[in-house]
Amino acid sequence: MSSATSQIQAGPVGPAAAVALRAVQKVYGRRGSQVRALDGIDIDFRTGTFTAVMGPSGSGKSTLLQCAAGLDRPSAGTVTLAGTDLANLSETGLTKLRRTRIGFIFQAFNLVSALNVRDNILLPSRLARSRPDRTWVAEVVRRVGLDGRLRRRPAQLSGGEQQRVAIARALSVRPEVIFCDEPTGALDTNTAAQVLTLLRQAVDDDGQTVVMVTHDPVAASYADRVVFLADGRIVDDLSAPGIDAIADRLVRLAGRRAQSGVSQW
Ligand SMILES: Nc1ncnc2c1ncn2[C@@H]1O[C@H](COP(=O)(O)OP(=O)(O)OP(=O)(O)O)[C@@H](O)[C@H]1O
Repeated sequence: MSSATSQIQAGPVGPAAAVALRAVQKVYGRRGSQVRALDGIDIDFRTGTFTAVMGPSGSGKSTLLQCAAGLDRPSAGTVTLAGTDLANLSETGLTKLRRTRIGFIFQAFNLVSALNVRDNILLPSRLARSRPDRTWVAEVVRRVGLDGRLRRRPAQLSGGEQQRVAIARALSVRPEVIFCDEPTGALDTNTAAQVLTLLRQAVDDDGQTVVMVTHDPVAASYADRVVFLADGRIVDDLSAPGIDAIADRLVRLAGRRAQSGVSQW
């Protein structure tokens, strides 16, 4: 699907959209040295789906994630999360929404080193001053295989185990959406497959919504949909593509950038 088509199809925000972006722009810097990181993004991330966001280095993937998750505010356009226009929220309101309705998984795990596994997993509930659902948290801990590790600190865990703590932490509050930025970037192939299987399971078994930025066609092949960015715009939108189709699209995008004098990924 071309960017023009996806923009036409975005339309009004439907009830099935966990997150919807309309005409979103993000400009960094001041007049004279401005970078247009997002240049008119229209997209819905539907509830219960797994979307991968790909594209060359600098194409705007992380910026898209940050704006969609309320970590950064767009320069123009609207972001609606579970029916709430994020522009209507104060900084306090945004913080509360991030703690209770959004889960985050980053390449660097971002666990609190002074807390053990159990307290890291319960942190979002504690910060939101809400009572954790103990039955659900126990199920999440069992699912990610951390039952025997609850008293360990992050430094006493492997990278894969740390990322599984981050997944359990994200799932613990049953968020509206889980945003992942290169969640397998620091992991070996087998461990990455375990992490991606857990994300897939969250979508298939719990109806969770996952949006994941990745450079890896294998990781993206776990998604229901792969969206490609270039120069801050959506340039393609594929439904459940295989690894070869994803790699092929990336190569063609790289060729386009090489022709325009930009070769870095
Ligand atoms: N805080 C910032 N200040 C100024 N420019 C920024 C800032 N953050 C990002 N940019 C610029 O915005 C553009 C998009 O950056 P972004 O990090 O979203 O790209 P990306 O696709 O995630 O890249 P990568 O794959 O390398 O992580 C780039 O040109 C980048 O240099």
